[in-house]
Amino acid sequence: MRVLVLGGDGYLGWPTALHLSDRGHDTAVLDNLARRGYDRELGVQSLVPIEDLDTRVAAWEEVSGRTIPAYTGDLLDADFVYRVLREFAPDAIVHFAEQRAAPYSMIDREHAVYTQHNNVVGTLNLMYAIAETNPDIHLVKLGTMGEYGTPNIDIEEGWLEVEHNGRKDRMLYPKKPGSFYHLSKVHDSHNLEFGCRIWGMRVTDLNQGVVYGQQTDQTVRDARLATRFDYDAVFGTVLNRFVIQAVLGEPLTVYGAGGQTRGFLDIRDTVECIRLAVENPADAGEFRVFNQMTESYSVSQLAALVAESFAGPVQVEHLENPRVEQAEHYYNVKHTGLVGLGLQPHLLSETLIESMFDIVSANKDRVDPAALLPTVRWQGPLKR
Ligand SMILES: O=c1ccn([C@@H]2O[C@H](COP(=O)(O)OP(=O)(O)O[C@H]3O[C@H](CS(=O)(=O)O)[C@@H](O)[C@H](O)[C@H]3O)[C@@H](O)[C@H]2O)c(=O)[nH]1
Repeated sequence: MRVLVLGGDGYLGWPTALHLSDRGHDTAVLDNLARRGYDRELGVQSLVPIEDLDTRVAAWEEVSGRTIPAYTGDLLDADFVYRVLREFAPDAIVHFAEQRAAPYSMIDREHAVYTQHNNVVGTLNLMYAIAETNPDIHLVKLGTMGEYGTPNIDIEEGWLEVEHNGRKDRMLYPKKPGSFYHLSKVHDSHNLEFGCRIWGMRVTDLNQGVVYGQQTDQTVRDARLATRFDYDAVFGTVLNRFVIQAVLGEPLTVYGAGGQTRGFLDIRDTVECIRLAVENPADAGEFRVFNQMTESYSVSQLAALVAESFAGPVQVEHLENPRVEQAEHYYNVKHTGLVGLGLQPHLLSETLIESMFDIVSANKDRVDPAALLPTVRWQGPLKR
């Protein structure tokens, strides 16, 4: 298949492009390089050095003999999006090209507006470009488990059978997201479901949990193929941060009592889930939703797991939670769709955590310890 990966220079977009290319798909990437710009804005850098996109693509060609054309541009530039779709003529589009950090979206008004404008309008331009160039293109869109929040009922895969006053309907599962970023994905889901229902688009919305890990079967083939590994309190995700804190001898920063529970998955499962979704397209008119996670853990359980796996002493510190989220809650998620397509999850084992310790040790001099502490507060702008 011909697959275009939007956001193909990012933490997950780049390894996904490599995985698809390695599996024989004609893969191209499109990226506006915004993720590298956030590093400059925040004064931080990936723990593992990463090459620029041209070098990455050239390295992959050297290692695999396969080419990955790269388009540099922005989904907010509709003409550019139409042009790339006409030129590359994809069968499927994988869409990672959004601002993906909850804390970044909560810095202030400007960052909240940027996040929602960038994500929602970019996706809307893409929907029109697909509808007007080739409505048969299957869009595989990265959503988030955070769209659901933490409701006190079981979380289904996107849809809920509702019975109300004696009548029944199948409705989009109700959403209770926890940041302006997560809200942007909710808005996208609504726009995309509309596109399926009204225009007959074919869409898979992947509600992904928190990803951990940094290496895939393809990225390890050459140092120039490495993907980024974020440790800072804005873009770093919780398990990656805990591993890095353990190696540095810094306390693990559990926010609040640590009872908040999330769905998690290994980066190797991310790339495989995308492949499975691409190779098994949604039907025309179908808004198909998969919950892309393999296990649930509370933040305290994760901290304990990292402390157990690390050879040296590990201190766990409970910081006042900078976010507004439920400290204790019910969490029971259905996630059978991708397993039904053949996913064989890599569950969180000590082996993987140990390999992450080695990656961190090799690069620990690149860490700015000040960037480990959270500075963005959810209640920041409220007058009290
Ligand atoms: O040092 C830390 C960092 C985080 N947390 C806690 O860990 C949980 C997860 O935080 P996170 O920063 O790892 O993940 P999150 O902000 O939810 O966002 C990440 O995970 C989302 C999936 S989910 O969490 O919404 O399912 C994706 O959509 C986002 O793109 C990705 O950045 C939160 O309850 C947070 O309070 C800590 O206790 N200590």
